[in-house]
Amino acid sequence: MSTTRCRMRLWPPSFWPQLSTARHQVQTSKAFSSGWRRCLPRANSSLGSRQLLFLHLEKWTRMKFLEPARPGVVGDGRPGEKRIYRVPVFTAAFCRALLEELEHFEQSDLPKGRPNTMNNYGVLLHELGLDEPVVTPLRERFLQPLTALLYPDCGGGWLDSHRAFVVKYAPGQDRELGCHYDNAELTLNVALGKAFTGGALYFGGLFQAPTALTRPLEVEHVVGQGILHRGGQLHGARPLGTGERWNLVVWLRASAVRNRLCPMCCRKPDLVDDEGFGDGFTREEPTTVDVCALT
Ligand SMILES: O=C(O)CCC(=O)C(=O)O
Ligand SMILES: [Fe+2]
Repeated sequence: MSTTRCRMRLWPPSFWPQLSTARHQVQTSKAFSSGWRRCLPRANSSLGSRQLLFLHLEKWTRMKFLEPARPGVVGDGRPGEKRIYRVPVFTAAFCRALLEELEHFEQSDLPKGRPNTMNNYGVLLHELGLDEPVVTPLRERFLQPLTALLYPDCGGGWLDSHRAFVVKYAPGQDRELGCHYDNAELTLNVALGKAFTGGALYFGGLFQAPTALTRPLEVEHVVGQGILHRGGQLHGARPLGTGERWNLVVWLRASAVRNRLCPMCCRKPDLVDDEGFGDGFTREEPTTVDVCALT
């Protein structure tokens, strides 16, 4: 069986959730796919340090629960209630090197897509050529063993694609992010730097729950550390105070889950074939048998 990657034909307008990121994908998912193919060879040739960066990925196994008693984390006495976890992902050296690459890319005249409807600044990792050498191994070797244990009910054991991007907040650019949920089964959000104040993430419950935003949990950024959460969990970012904030966001997708029910419009998805990972949906193609070869 071969797998065809798919995107939604159209996100049905009447089912665009007001807070969701689906609207952007109607206009751009195709453009993004073709755009990055054009720029990839050039991006690749200018990034010789990529192999080196990957060597800096830290030990894969350490993980820490967000503890309600921990200073800076607002809990309500029920550990694990929101199922948000903090996990060390990158060394400080890796974060610095990645930021340097991102700034080079930002200053270049290479064609650039934007991460999603809500972020006007930032970089798509596939446009930088870092999807395959960094994000795919991160998902397969580091995240999947954790998410299989932490989120077995959300496809955590069946992740098979992602959409990875870096969001940037700075004075005169984006400063905050409104409350939304992600087009993802699970999300990893890693703080890369630089020096900044404000910009904390806040989390409510799942978007389907009527009381989803009561008593939000505030989570501060720690450079190199990631926050794991369910994609359907309402969240946003408080306004930046000073400085610049860059975070790597990986929307993790499990086709086994989303093929059945689109996580954005909560309907059976209507699909068309796409390039790259598409929107994370798949269509299983029966293996064709060459009858001539059988004789
Ligand atoms: O500002 C952030 O770090 C959060 C980004 C985010 O939630 C998203 O892009 O989906
Ligand atoms: Fe998000």
